[in-house]
Amino acid sequence: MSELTETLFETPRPTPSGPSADALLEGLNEPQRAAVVHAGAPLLVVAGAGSGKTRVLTRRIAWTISERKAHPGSILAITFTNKAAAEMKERVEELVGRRARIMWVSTFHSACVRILRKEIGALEREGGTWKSNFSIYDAQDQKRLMTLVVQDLDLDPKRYQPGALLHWVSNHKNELRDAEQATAEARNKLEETYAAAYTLYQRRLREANALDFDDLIMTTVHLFDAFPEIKETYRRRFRHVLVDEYQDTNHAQYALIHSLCADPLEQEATRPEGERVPPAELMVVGDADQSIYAFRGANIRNILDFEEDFPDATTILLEQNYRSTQTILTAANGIIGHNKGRKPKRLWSDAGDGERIVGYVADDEHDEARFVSGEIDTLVDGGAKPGDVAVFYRTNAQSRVFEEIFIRTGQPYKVVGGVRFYERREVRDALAYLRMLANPEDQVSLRRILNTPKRGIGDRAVACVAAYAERERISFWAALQRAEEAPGLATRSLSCIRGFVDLVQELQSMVDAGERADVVLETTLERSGYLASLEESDDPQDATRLENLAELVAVAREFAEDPQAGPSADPADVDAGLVEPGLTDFLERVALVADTDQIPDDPDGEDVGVVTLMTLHTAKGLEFPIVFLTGLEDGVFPHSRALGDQTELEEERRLAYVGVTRSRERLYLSRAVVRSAWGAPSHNPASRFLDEMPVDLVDWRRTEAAQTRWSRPDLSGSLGAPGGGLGSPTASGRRNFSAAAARADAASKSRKPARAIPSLTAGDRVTHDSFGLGTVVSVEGEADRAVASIDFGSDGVKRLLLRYAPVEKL
Ligand SMILES: Nc1ncnc2c1ncn2[C@@H]1O[C@H](COP(=O)(O)OP(=O)(O)OP(=O)(O)O)[C@@H](O)[C@H]1O
Ligand SMILES: [Mg+2]
Repeated sequence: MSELTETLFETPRPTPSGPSADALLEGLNEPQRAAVVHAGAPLLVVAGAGSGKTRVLTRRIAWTISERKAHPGSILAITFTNKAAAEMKERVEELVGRRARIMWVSTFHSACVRILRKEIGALEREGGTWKSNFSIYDAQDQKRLMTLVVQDLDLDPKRYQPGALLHWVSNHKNELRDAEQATAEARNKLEETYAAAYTLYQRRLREANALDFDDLIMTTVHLFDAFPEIKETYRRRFRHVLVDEYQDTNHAQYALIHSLCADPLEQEATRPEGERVPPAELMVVGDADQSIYAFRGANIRNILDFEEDFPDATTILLEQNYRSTQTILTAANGIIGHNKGRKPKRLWSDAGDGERIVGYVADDEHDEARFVSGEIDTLVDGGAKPGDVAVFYRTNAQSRVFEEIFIRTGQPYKVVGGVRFYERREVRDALAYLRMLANPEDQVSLRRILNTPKRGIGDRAVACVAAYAERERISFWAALQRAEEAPGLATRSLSCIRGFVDLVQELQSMVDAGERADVVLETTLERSGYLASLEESDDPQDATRLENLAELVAVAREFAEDPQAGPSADPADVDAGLVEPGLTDFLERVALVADTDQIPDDPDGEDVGVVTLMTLHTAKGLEFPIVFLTGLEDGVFPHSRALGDQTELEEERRLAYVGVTRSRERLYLSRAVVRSAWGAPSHNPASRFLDEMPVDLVDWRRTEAAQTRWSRPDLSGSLGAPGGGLGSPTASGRRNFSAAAARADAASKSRKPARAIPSLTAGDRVTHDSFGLGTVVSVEGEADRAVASIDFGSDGVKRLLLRYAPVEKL
């Protein structure tokens, strides 16, 4: 017997002391009970946040197993995250016992992987090449593959960016349109080219026996369509299908549910009556106001059209909210009420008004973090547990200031759904560049970035250089500089290595000149091509990476301007002049932060939990007694991208609704008057969402008028007169990190040449602070970008970026 039939026909072990029906319905209101016990027709539960949708779905599973005697193996429940799946499974097991373990509670992706591992062989027999041990390609793998496709098709990578192509392909897959269909539907040259890329990308995936994330769903749907007998197996198996967060399903996911649960006409026609399998019982729960994944193809219509898609559907509305105080609900309703074309809801709570919402206008992001941290201390002193508190922000990069203050104050915290700031790949890459510049013998850092971004120095070349270094007993860096002597190196690799060595020497000339850490960092990111590689990408993850790098530049800039600021400088050292804001000091500072970062979750073993930091997107479905919603500025939240776009603005508003409704008892709202990004402070107006809540709900601890607007004297110089550019498109546009203009703008403000750039031509005699006398061999580029090759005799020929090199013409 196969594993599948085994689980299907295994008799559930009797549970003598199963829960009573009363126990399963306990703590539910009337409509909630109705949803739990409903049998038969497809069921839609639509309701606002915190009305018990997830609780009802969980109880219904337990009820179905316990009271309706359904086999646990006949249950398929879909959640939005793996974490939510684990929690739901645990809860059902608590209610009905361990036999519940064999039910499928998972995300769409995990469920499809399970099905495909078992069934994809059918496609193989049909001439496809996927085997059941297929790999799953993540965003990075996809990017690499699409880059190769662009090369193979001889396309201009500037015009056909892999990220943009992948986005297009993903949209097609979410709509279940395969490459053939995309090709047939192409209406112009551009679309034909995109379709050709899709076709080749798909062929390469097959050759690699790999599927990307979107394929997992699309392939399962196609498999069910192509092999009715396979679909039949799963239709017979899954008698109860339940989907949480239905508002965020895309078309492919909808089709999958439909194919498992709709009444199939073909079956009616081809099978004798006795053999017909009645459709599975379907329950979906959701809230159109919480749809926040349109950028991943989520289609709000799935929930709005449910009654049309499943004609005999029953709909149950839940109106009582059990999570939040009335004050919090009124604020949430005030915000979401500004979205057009939604069905109004009457969400109410009998938890009473509770505490007023607390508002705080901070001078800058540090002041905001200090406020949050101070307030948490007060709350904990008053008896709250750190685990009761969550801090939300719009983008991952915003976590950094909170992390730093928590590290400094010793407040244990965890970042959910994201890596801690200093552990993020792009931040580590950037720091590896700096470490390598400060110390070229740092082989680990050097090798980390040697081919990052890709610059044609492959593993083979690295191995040759490493072997040569070993043989000659010289450092890896020294070996790189003498790469032409390394045996076995291909000419192409050699020239790539030469380019890299030139780059490093150029950048080192800045460090030698004592240039500020932020300037070194920004120049490095730019000249190494690291920024460009992220900017050219259309992968939303790379946009996040850019934001994180902007954040790192801001850290370095702050350090350069005020070494006392930040988490670990000892003011005594600074006063004694011991801390010089050079690159090495900056790296040391960062290393300390990253090290103390390793705070255990629960140091004392007491079950008080830790403060949770997360983005608003990750907060979906969760709840906390105390919530801090930070960065409420137009251009931050709502995100700058959404400011001119009604549809995107409405999605941001739904995100605000999600954020506010996570809170059970206390809600804090904060914004910063000035916020730094790419080292350039931007002044964003208050988030419009603040104005959308009734004013009397918020108790403003501090308002903008009550404070000095320009707390840092250096800011006025870079932003113009105080108040200049308030809320102007440029100010908020600075949040848009992908805009090269904004970066250049920021860069021009933070970088000042160390000295006047000497105007040199070949043959000029110069003197260099470290290398001494030299003769100019050649000069490339002009003005800021001028690079001179200078022969320093026994020190060899160096390529120097004249803007920073301590070189004087004789
Ligand atoms: N009838 C009830 N009596 C008491 N508490 C309830 C009841 N129904 C739900 N709750 C509680 O209310 C809170 C919100 O419930 P739940 O998370 O299921 O809501 P939801 O509708 O899924 O919210 P969201 O839209 O945010 O996903 C939970 O703490 C839950 O235990
Ligand atoms: Mg829920």
